[in-house]
Amino acid sequence: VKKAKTAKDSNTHGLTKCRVLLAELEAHPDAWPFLTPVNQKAVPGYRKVIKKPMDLSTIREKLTNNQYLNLETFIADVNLIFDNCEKFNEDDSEIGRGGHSMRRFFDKRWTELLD
Ligand SMILES: Oc1ccc2c(c1)N[C@H](O)CC2
Repeated sequence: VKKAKTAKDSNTHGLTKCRVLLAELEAHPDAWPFLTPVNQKAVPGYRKVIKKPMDLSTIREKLTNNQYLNLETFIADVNLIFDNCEKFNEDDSEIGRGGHSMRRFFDKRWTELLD
C-alpha cells in the first residue's frame, strides 16, 4: 500500500539525495579548485568580479545546519560554483575545464536521482 507523501517525507528524501550528490562532488578528481572558499585576499579581482562566492565546504556546512529547504535550493548553490568558475576562468584552462567536467557530471547525477 503506497504511503501518503507528506511534506516532511519528500523533504527527507530530497535531503538524502543532497547528501549523496555532495559526497560524490567532494570525491570527484576535478573538485580540488572547488573544495574550499577562494582566498579573496590572494586572488586579484575575485572579490570584485564574483558577487556570490560558493564552494563545496560551504555547501557541506549549510547542509549540516539544515539551511537547504529542498533539492532545488541545494542545486542552485552547486550551480553557483560552476557559474562562478565559468565567469572567472577561461574555458581553455585547467580549472575552467574542470568546472565544465564537474557540471556535466552533476547534471547527469541529479537527473538520475530524480524521483
Ligand atoms: O589562476 C588562478 C588562480 C586562482 C584562482 C583561479 C585561477 N580560478 C579559480 O576559479 C579562483 C581562484
